[in-house]
Amino acid sequence: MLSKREVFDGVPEEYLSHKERYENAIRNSVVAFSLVRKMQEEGKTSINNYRDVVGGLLGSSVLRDGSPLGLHYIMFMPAILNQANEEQQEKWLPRAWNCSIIGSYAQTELGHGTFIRGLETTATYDAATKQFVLHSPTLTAYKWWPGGLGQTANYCIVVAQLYTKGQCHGIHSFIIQVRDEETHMPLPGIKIGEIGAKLGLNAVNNGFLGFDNYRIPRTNMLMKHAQVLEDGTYVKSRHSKLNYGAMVFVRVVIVFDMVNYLSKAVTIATRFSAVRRQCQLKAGETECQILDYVTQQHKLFVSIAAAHAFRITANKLWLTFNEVNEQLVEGNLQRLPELHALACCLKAVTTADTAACVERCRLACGGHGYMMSSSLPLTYGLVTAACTYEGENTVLLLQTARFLVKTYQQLDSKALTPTVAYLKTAAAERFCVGWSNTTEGIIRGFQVVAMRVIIMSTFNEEVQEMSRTVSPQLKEVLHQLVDLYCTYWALEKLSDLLLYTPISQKEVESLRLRYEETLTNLRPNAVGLVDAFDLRDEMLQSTLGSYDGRVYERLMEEAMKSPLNAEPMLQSTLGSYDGRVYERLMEEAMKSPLNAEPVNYTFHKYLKPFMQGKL
Ligand SMILES: CCCCCCCC/C=C\CCCCCCCCC/C=C/C(=O)SCCNC(=O)CCNC(=O)[C@H](O)C(C)(C)COP(=O)(O)OP(=O)(O)OC[C@H]1O[C@@H](n2cnc3c(N)ncnc32)[C@H](O)[C@@H]1OP(=O)(O)O
Ligand SMILES: Cc1cc2nc3c(=O)[nH]c(=O)nc-3n(C[C@H](O)[C@H](O)[C@H](O)COP(=O)(O)OP(=O)(O)OC[C@H]3O[C@@H](n4cnc5c(N)ncnc54)[C@H](O)[C@@H]3O)c2cc1C
Repeated sequence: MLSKREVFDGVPEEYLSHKERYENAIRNSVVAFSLVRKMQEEGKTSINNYRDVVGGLLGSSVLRDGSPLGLHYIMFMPAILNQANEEQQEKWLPRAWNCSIIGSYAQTELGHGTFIRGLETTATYDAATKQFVLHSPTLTAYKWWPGGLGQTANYCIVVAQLYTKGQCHGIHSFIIQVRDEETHMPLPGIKIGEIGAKLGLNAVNNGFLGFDNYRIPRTNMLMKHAQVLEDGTYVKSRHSKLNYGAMVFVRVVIVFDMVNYLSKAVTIATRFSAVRRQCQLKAGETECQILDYVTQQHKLFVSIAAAHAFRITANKLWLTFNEVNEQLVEGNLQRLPELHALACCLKAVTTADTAACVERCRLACGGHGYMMSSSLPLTYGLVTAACTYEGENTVLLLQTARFLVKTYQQLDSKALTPTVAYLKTAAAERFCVGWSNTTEGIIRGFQVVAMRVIIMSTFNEEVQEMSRTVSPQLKEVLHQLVDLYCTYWALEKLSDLLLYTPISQKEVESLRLRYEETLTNLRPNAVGLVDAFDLRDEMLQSTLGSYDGRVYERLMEEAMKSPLNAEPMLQSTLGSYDGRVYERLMEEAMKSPLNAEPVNYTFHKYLKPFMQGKL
């Protein structure tokens, strides 16, 4: 078993080279995911605990900037479960579960990410040899972004345009071996490497992949929904979008991921705000905790409420996802459009709000929030990526809008599915005759707004659920969070409420007062509320947010770890004596050190022993 920190002991990740970061990521990942494999071997597996374990690992201090093995669990295996037939699952799943093969998911190309019907990679069926020929006709057809593909994965789910008997049948998924299982060398006809440094997630080893008339067996097309028979006959799927299932699954789990990151960031910022004293409320007094400023409460408390709202919403979405998938298995596709719209909406809303809230948490911590050692910049880099991957947010919200407009158009002719049933009630003119500054009144106002501008609101079910299951004391605090969240967004979206509801100026003024009262009411419980997230210091990895409050000592301890403080002079590529800065940057960009050799040495040192079950 590898020791906890065998490599680069004591040197924080920020000071490692690109290549050292990769080695660190592989070493930590094989140690961490050996745990996941052990759960599988001991039969302690279910999709739920895998979701929590893998999600917890990916957001933990061990894999703090992602993992080259993340896509194996998050998309490669779910794609096999969702799109492979039974025979294919029997062949591939056992090897994927015990990690004797490591997979990725390659859909996006250099030229296309959103418009997946425009993907250029082709898979052309050759009936004479019963094979598909994979080809990248242009540079823009190269797969670009798949996590782990740079130097780590040896298999991959590839999404390509399927051609048989001269006809194109649109995009389908294929399982493809890209590297030799013994030597890890790229197979003939495969061009593969990593795409280089990014804003964040620099441990994920995102790669590129090009095919040069690369042949695979017919049975490597994932055939749960559509098939190609040996003679090349195409058998189409019951529903053209069943092939999109892997994306729906990931959008659902991303909502859980946002809960983890938002809870972390607001814990760090709130605890720091209780420690940090700055300025006096009255001359001569001792400096006050910055948490006592209403402006600081305005910045932070809505994030505490949002973390709870997103957690409840994520659990509700997960239940819906499982309900709909059980119906799909029975051939009932009725709620598939609703699930797709819901997953699109909640992935977009929770990622956008979390990115905004994490940045606000950083800004609320002054200069110390800008330190990498605070963990806030790293967290921002992780969550802002989620606004783009798994469907760019704008595009996903447009999908939701499309579903809601269609629902509205069929309001009187079609039974409404659960998450949009409120539209029927909100449609009745009498629905919002008055305005009340209560939680229910605000939600009703948003439902009317949603009705009028067809925007979904999803909060009311969780409030009822909550009042059945908590103690009176906790219920009071949670209701304060609900009140805060509602009054915050009512004030943020005041223009809509003024346009579409009869709210009066007087009621707006009392709403503002109610908001500030709620901030004051929550202040005594603010630190307790973030402590309740129960995030250990090892998870937070933050000089600002540690439980013991020793902020300044930790900041200094971390600063002294910088190699710059270890020696008086430092050679830097940017400050090289010859001044060839731009030429050097271009040379580096064109040949990332990880691409310098076909097989990175970490394969033989860590990955191969892990995949052979020897770790
Ligand atoms: C087994 C082990 C389990 C382990 C579990 C581990 C869990 C870990 C837990 C937590 C950790 C979480 C960590 C998260 C990290 C995630 C990392 C992800 C890395 C990133 C990967 C990627 O980015 S993969 C690539 C993603 N790409 C996209 O999302 C592309 C976006 N574009 C699209 O989806 C489509 O182009 C679009 C929907 C925009 C349009 O499609 P199109 O075919 O053009 O359709 P259109 O003509 O617009 O018609 C729309 C029509 O189709 C219906 N529809 C569309 N999509 C779907 C769908 N997905 N499902 C169902 N239906 C769909 C839509 O409703 C319309 O229907 P009608 O209106 O015509 O009825
Ligand atoms: C960190 C990270 C990891 C990733 N991992 C993977 C992976 O493992 N596998 C994989 O296959 N992909 C992966 N991706 C790729 C990701 O799925 C795409 O980046 C995403 O789908 C967006 O596509 P694009 O980048 O081509 O942007 P485009 O689709 O070109 O969109 C660019 C911009 O154009 C606008 N736009 C585009 N279409 C529309 C429209 N219809 N209406 C309005 N505006 C529009 C939007 O503003 C959008 O931001 C990853 C991306 C990131 C950032």
